[in-house]
Amino acid sequence: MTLLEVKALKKTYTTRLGGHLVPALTNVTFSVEKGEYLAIMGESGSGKTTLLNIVASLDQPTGGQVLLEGKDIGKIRERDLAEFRRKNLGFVFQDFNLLDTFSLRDNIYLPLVLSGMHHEEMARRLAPLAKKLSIEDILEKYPYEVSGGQKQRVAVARACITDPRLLLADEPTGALDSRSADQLLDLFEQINREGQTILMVTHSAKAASRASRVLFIKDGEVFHQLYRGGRTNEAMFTQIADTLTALATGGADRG
Ligand SMILES: Nc1ncnc2c1ncn2[C@@H]1O[C@H](COP(=O)(O)OP(=O)(O)OP(=O)(O)O)[C@@H](O)[C@H]1O
Repeated sequence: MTLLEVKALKKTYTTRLGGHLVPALTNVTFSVEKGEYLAIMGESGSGKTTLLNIVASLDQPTGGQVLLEGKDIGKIRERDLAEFRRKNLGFVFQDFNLLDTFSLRDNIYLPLVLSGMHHEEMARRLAPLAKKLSIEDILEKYPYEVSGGQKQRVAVARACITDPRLLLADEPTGALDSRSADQLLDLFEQINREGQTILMVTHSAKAASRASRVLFIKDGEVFHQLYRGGRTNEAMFTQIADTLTALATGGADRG
């Protein structure tokens, strides 16, 4: 079943001074099946964050459509957008985006509090998640008291506790040391195996090599797609590295 459809997406920014036009996305089309783990790669400035922000309904495209389970998110009324995001999307960012004045437990509860959920139900949801993410013992701490890896696992808990249709991650391993990054990628793989659909933007070939498909963006368009098929992570890594080289040098077959 198709979960997400991105159709002929276009985004042109108008700079503040002088009305200069910056094309960020020219024509991006792809879809994501339910249960897929899709990584999006591309050089700096290729439009990855722009794409993620539009899929997240945080920004409006200049043209084209984004459909989640067939629903055009561009048609959602402004005042309903926050609730739409809370119900359907989970977010994991490079810099964690945790609130420093809240305990880790309260950070995780935040989207549920905003939905008006009872405390018992929140606790019922958190227990298995905290166990899986190995954060049971730190829930009373504050963000500044724990490591980057722990902060990111808390951010994953906050993203997953609402049981989102789609988990969106923007460079989730970007601020982590390699051991914490590996742990996070193991977790993403596990939650994907359990059925969570993931869309991850990353610069890291290692991170992308865990995905079931990698989409490469260049000049605001989909340049190439790589399907895992039966490949190991190592074989996938090599393919990704080769494609990135081709991207940078302008070679390789498109498709
Ligand atoms: N608010 C904005 N106003 C004007 N131009 C913008 C704005 N945001 C992004 N751009 C431009 O749009 C293009 C795509 O930017 P975007 O941040 O989506 O790329 P990216 O692939 O995520 O880059 P990176 O990997 O460096 O984060 C770039 O040329 C960027 O300078």
